[in-house]
Amino acid sequence: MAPSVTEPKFVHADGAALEAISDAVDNVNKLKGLLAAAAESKRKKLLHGDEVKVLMDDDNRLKEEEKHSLEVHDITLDDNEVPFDAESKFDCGKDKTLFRQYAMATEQVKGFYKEQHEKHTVAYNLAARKRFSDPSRVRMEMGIWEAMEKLNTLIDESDPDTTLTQIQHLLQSAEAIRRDGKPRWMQVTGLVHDLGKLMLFFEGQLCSSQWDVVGDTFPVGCAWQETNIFHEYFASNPDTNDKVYSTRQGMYKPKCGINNLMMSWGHDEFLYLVLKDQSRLPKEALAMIRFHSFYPWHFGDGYKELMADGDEELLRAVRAFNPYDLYSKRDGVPDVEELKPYYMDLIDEFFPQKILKW
Ligand SMILES: O[C@H]1[C@H](O)[C@@H](O)[C@H](O)[C@@H](O)[C@H]1O
Ligand SMILES: [Fe+2]
Repeated sequence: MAPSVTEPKFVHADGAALEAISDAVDNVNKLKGLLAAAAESKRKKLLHGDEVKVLMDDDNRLKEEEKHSLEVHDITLDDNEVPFDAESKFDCGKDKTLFRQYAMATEQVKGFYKEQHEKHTVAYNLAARKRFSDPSRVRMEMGIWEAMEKLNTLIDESDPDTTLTQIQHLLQSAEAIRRDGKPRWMQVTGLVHDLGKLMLFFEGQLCSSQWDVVGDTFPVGCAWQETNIFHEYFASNPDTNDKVYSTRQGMYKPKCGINNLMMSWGHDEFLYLVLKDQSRLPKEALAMIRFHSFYPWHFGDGYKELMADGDEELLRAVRAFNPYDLYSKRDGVPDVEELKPYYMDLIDEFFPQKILKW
């Protein structure tokens, strides 16, 4: 299969930086399981010491992924279950125009997006991924409920629709999915989908601050499409003047596939990487987690030309999840202790190893 991220044509970086970035691009592609024969043989010629070790670790990870895919739940329907992609009902009386009103957003929300859009470059993204997959990184070990409890003080600075803490938002989403009779795997997806915000507790190690953890996501390495909110703030991003990254197609091949985009580093991507081989969630759930903040795609209809044949299925899953994430934000405040026993059962079912490496 061809690699999704083509070797970027760096025209203005110095030699050492070029080499470092190019190695990191290779690793990202490798992590995604996309091996191009040409890139592969070139890489083999270049490998020495540590680099070999990194690649071997990646190979082991890929083997783990294959093993995991056999264990993952396939989607089957229980008797009284509603299909995961049936239209949402819990939100039918709600005025949807009250949500995502960025024109009326606070200075905090605007300031957040200004910082995020100015700072998020390809080089930054690669460095963040490298830090995440560094084999010497000491990974925190924690169960799902404990992780949720850690978020009981976290308020998302990018979100114009809620001032509740993140544990409350997670329970609101899960409860809305449960109320609509959707499958248990989708309920647990609602419960965990924002746990990637835990990255904020590794500030300096995995992220800088809220700007590279929360907020809507977008692919880097290609033109910023207009379906991004506060699109104008990208004007001061250094990649806006890059010869390759500023083009519509950017560093990607036509129809390269949504799974093969280098998405902005944030809570979606982090949680996806953590859960993909540490859960029994079906692939639809992993898609919901990985792309739920990619509003310029699933909500704004942008980036269509980068979709591969078959990506409609991915979009359907992400769109099926979206109302439960967005329109549950004005529901009542959930009683955490009362709901805990129900959700602990779900957690045990989908995270049988109990303790996860973050
Ligand atoms: O998925 C959501 C969404 O993208 C919101 O717009 C953003 O403010 C939140 O941080 C994120 O969790
Ligand atoms: Fe989110």
